[in-house]
Amino acid sequence: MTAQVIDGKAFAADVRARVAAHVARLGEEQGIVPGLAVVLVGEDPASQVYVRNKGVQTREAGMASFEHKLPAETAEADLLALIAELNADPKVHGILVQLPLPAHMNADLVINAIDPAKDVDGFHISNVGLLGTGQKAMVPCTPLGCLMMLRAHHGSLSGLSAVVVGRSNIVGKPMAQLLLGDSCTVTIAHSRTRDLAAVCRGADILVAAVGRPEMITADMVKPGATVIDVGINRIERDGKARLVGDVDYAGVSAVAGAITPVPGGVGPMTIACLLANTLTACCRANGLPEPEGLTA
Ligand SMILES: Nc1nc2c(c(=O)[nH]1)N[C@@H](CN(C=O)c1ccc(C(=O)N[C@@H](CCC(=O)O)C(=O)O)cc1)CN2
Repeated sequence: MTAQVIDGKAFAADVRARVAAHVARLGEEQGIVPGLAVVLVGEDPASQVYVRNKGVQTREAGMASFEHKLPAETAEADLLALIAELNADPKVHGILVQLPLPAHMNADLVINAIDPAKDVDGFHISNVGLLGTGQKAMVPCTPLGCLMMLRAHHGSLSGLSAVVVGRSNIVGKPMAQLLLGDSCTVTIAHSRTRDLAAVCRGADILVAAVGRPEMITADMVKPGATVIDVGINRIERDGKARLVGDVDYAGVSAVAGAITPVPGGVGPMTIACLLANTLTACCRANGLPEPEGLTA
């Protein structure tokens, strides 16, 4: 068997086009322009690229982009003051603080200073609680992107067995909540899970979000399963820099029914879903119907 490739790049382009169409209608019919503020602290090279792409894609979707770049040595109090300003700014419907933050900052404190209604990352403790209790929340972008691709591939996820490998607050835990919300039978596995291979082999849907290059191998995958690779690992192979996921793509493709590649799978969906979340936050703030098919 050769797995069907789930093309995240194409999927993300479709999400962005749907967001842009809705944004255009909002402007014409209501005179409203959704606005996204992105805050970058420091000069982490990968973060700089992600933030630049967020700005470009926000503008391409017809939304207003507000970029705030602060030096690495910024005091936490100054970052909190900026967040308070953005919370109070009616032109800003979404706020995102790019992670990771410099080591002297308390990321939980910073994230929880964002108005939960503008928390387009879905990391604020209120949104975590709302998602965990099945209420209307802002949903973290990467898991939302995975869910959209899974729904498109399977139709209904109800009754399927899902294993999420990784227990991070940003991906693993919200991914599990979303799959549970779609009536999957969900297991969260991690580095201490006993006989991880056997646990993974029980999965109709296997989501790898561990941050270990090519850790999920063919022997860990049920024939025909759908494999979603969230990993983005920069490695060196044969003297060349390469980007690989948490899944051994070549080996697993021979066993799985469908698989997301790295690059070009989950990654592009992260920014597409950020745009979708900004639109959703804007609609909610203005008491307007939410965009269909762009939320959990
Ligand atoms: N506040 C946040 N910080 C971070 C998040 C997040 O969702 N919110 N996620 C990641 C970084 N990230 C967005 O911020 C992100 C990561 C990867 C991609 C992407 O498109 N990846 C490409 C490969 C790009 C490359 O060559 O590096 C792919 O997989 O095809 C987009 C966004 C951490 N921080």
